[in-house]
Amino acid sequence: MLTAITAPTISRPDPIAESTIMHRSITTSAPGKLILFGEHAVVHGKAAVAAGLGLRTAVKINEYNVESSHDSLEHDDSIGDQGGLVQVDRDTIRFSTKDVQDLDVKWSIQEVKDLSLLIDVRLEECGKPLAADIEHITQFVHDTIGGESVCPTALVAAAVFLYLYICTGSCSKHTAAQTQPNNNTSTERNTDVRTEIDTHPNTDISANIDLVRDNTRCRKMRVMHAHVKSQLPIGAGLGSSAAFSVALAAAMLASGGQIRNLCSMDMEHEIEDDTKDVKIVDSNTRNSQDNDCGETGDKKLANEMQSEPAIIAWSSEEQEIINVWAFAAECIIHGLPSGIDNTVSCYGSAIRFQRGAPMQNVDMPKLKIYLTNTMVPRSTKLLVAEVRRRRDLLPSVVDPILIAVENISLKALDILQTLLKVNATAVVSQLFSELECLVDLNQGLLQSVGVGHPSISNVVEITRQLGFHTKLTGAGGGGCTMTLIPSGTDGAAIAQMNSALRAEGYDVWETTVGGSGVVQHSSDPDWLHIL
Ligand SMILES: Nc1ncnc2c1ncn2[C@@H]1O[C@H](COP(=O)(O)OP(=O)(O)O)[C@@H](O)[C@H]1O
Ligand SMILES: C[C@@](O)(CCOP(=O)(O)O)CC(=O)O
Repeated sequence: MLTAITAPTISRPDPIAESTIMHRSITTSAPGKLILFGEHAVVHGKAAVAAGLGLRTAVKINEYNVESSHDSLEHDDSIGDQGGLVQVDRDTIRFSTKDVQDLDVKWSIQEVKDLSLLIDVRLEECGKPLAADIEHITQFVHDTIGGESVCPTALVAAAVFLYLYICTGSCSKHTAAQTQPNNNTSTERNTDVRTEIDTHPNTDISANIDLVRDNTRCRKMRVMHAHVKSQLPIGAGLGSSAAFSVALAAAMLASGGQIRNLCSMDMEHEIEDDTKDVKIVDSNTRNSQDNDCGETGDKKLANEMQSEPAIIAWSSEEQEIINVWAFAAECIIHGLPSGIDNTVSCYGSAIRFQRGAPMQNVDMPKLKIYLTNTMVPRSTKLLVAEVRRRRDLLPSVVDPILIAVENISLKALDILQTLLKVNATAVVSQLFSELECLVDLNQGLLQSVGVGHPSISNVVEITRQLGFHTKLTGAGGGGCTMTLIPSGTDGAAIAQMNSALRAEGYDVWETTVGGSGVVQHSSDPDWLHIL
């Protein structure tokens, strides 16, 4: 039964008596993304360019060892280096997110176990969860925490949490693993996972699938409390859903054992000796790549994050597994997205992404971008549907537009590569002029397929009058825009633009792109203590 509370702290079922038991923590984070060129066209199989942002979403799972608590309340080393004694509701799975209605919801282990029996835990060929699985989860979420005071955003977030919890932990003969990093194929297994995997022709892929296979044998319910906290605006086109999906998938997979918990006691030796498998991301290196959060946004959080200790990245095989499940989560949120958001959030840096082709990392100059949040909410799902509607209606007109958008992305990639190699001011300036022209063209084409908005046009016009070039980024229909700042731009001009946009009530901040992908935090940085 739902206890509806104004800011929905949802307590159901009634808390089971608190007990002191051991726990371990797994903390992950993943970045938002900026689509530089090619949004929407990418949904229709065209190439696009995107990069990771410095703003991130963090997930912290506290997992409780109820069994060992029955025998002893002393510290159990096997539980990990962040183990300890805590007060916790026994037999409860809890999910809290500060960002969506301050949601705090609990289910009993038994009811989630019952739900898990209905879930097939397989993915369709395209990487999407089975429709029946989504239906069961959605129905369960509505029945258990649905109510007028709970917004759809919160319900979807809870559904994603439960889906990933079940897929990474429940007992099932079935499992799923996609064999391409771009989410285009999946390997469906009904009964004998091993036979199918062992005959797979691609050895790299079978290494990946081994990780999944190992853990199909030991799925179990876990008493846990997962917390989510994001630095990203939600629903503004900066990939908050992908950062949420990637960080949550990574934490759940590490908790379920499908990928390594990089911070457990027995990993310490490996971290020292095997740096090719476990990448320590030096915080100084990361700081030089990640964006400074600028004058607005959650500046305090971003500053605290930049002074954090080392963070650790998974191997590429493990990243691939994270990406598969993150894409599945994205499908619950968006229907059938292109996969660009979760891929860039997972791998970080900058990528050229095209459905059906291997993802390509791109070396990118340190581009300075101004982000403006129009504060107009919109639905990615509906905007993607609108482009599809126009394409279905007038394919001979819309298809060439999508091709033109792809050509913009490809030309931009070309220019960005060239910018890395040249120094001469005149050449750099010419290349930026070309990039600015591409920004204008891309914006015009996006407008023509129905994803513009008066607020976006307003930002485009204000910045144009001050000599800057702006396009929407992400789904459009409101959300965020990106304004290119060519190298050597006068600070006074930027300040003028900043004031003009703020005067309209928009949130504005400067960023650079290309930060780290998904990582595990070896110890909680200050900015996570709020979790
Ligand atoms: N920090 C978060 N906690 C819980 N859910 C989140 C969080 N961030 C994003 N989401 C989920 O992602 C959805 C937002 O996706 P979308 O509208 O595409 O926005 P964006 O452009 O920011 O990705 C939300 O409805 C919510 O379900
Ligand atoms: C419009 C699209 O290209 C990007 C959507 O980005 P966002 O949900 O606005 O962050 C959709 C997609 O790639 O699936």
